[in-house]
Amino acid sequence: MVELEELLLNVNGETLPILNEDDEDDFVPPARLAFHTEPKLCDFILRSAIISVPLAIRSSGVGSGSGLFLADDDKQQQGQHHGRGINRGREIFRSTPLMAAIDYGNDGFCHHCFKDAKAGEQPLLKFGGFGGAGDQEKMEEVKACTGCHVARFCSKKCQKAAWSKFHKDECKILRSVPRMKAQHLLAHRLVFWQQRGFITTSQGKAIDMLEDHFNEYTKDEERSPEVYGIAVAICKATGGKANMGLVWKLVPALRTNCIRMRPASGKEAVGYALDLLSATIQHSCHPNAFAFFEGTELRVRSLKKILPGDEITICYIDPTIDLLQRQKILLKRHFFDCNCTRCKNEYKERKECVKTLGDGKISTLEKAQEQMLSLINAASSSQGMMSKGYDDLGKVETALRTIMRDALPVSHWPAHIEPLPMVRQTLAALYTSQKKYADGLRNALKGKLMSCRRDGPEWVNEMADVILIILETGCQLNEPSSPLLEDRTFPPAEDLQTVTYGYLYEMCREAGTIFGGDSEYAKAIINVFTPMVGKMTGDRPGSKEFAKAFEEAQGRLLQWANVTSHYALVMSS
Ligand SMILES: C[S@@+](CC[C@H](N)C(=O)[O-])C[C@H]1O[C@@H](n2cnc3c(N)ncnc32)[C@H](O)[C@@H]1O
Repeated sequence: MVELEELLLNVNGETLPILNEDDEDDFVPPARLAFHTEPKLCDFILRSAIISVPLAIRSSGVGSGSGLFLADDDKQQQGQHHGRGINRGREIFRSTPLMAAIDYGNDGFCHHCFKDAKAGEQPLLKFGGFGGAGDQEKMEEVKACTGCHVARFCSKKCQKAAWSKFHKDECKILRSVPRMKAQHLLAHRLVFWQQRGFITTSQGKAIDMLEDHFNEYTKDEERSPEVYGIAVAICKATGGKANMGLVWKLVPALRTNCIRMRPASGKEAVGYALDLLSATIQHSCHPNAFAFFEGTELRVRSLKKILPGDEITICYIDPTIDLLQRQKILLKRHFFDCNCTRCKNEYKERKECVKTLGDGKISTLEKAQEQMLSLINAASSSQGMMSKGYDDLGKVETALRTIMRDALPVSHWPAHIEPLPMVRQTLAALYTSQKKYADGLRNALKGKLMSCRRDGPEWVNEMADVILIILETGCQLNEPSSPLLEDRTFPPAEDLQTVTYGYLYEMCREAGTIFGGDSEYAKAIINVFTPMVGKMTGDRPGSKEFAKAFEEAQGRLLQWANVTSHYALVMSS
């Protein structure tokens, strides 16, 4: 057998196999049948998960192929509680995906149990220093495999289990291609599992029927060599035993169907998983469901009321990204123009915005958004700080204002249009890390409260960051030399404390609803909140008296931060 390393060449900084042009013309994939045309297979897929509500796989109403629906046609279900649909914050299903892999660079994660050794460094868990967080299970440091130096494990037990399940097949390819994308590694795993007989006939059939966008990928000049190269590398790794055509189709199929592994505590994906049931769910930018991972388990929960017969949708990408960037990403990764109500409404709003405030061109707005993103990326990177002097955050804010004014000269950039809220939240973290607490807090409040989000998983994550900044700033008021004490307009420590309790209370409620009271994340937040409230002497959150005190304290804080009361958080009754 020719050694894999001998066949590798460098493409775009990644080591990839040499492309053999003859092979390219040979393979024509068979026409694809949609899942919903195969009722037995749909039953099998539905049984692969622990389903909490009746579901059905049918012809999708939002895009091509199949989609997942809340069932409405089963007589046995009539009269049961789901007969009238399901409310917001309800579990739809949970499952252990067929396979999952962590992406390169997420060094804290164990590649077997997916626990995050760096979780203790996350802002939320730092709350312990202020109020007594719950007991977070201490994890050993994750250690890299001495063979590939890529896969990491939290214990010998995890390393052994991973070795026998998948890593003995993957160690070698990871040595050659250490930054191999998680979806590509999963394609490699699947081929080896198929050869070892680990994949059942029904699983194999479902995988064969996945949407793969094979034709779109092979026509794409940029991605076609990458996809083909990965397929060649996988075939070579099997010693030529795998069928090249099937592997070639599998690579884009996994890119299309693997779900982002998003832990409850963050919006960034740490890896990808192949889960047969979630692979039937269609995308919407204003979805009625969302997915997150708790260890190795995938959980899908409702974000709004879903009626019997409604199609279930999730957002395939980070939903906080603005319209124009979202559309670009979806077209590139999934080959469709999103036509959801959010996209339609936002398009109208952006059009109106450039017409009344700018030169009428959407492309001007898009260019400014790209410039703002590069600016904040540069400000967050040590390279940008060194070469552009962006450690002076005042310089970054001036550059930001110039970009916004050039794009929309007639008036201010609307505060809710991304990436401005995200940029402000990032500036808040950067200012706070430089101990410029007042600038940090102002940006945190503006970025958080002036964004469009009023609830949901991202709202909870962002609220955790804001509370942390308020707490850090509040601590400074105990320092006699703090410049905050010289600012006569700065609200008193009691106001900061009241606002913190109010925000924490709302975050607890939303985290419990959205992630579920049994999720580790919601439990961690509640474990922070409970002892803090236990120490309170005055009115407690949840009472009318507290709500009034909160409204007044938040009012003073927002006035100081120059945020109009329209954006204030209203406590739920
Ligand atoms: C994970 S699959 C979803 C299930 C797929 N429809 C099927 O029949 O197997 C993802 C693919 O579904 C299609 N899709 C998902 N959401 C869509 C939408 N909102 N509009 C158009 N096509 C969509 C795209 O082809 C996308 O790449």
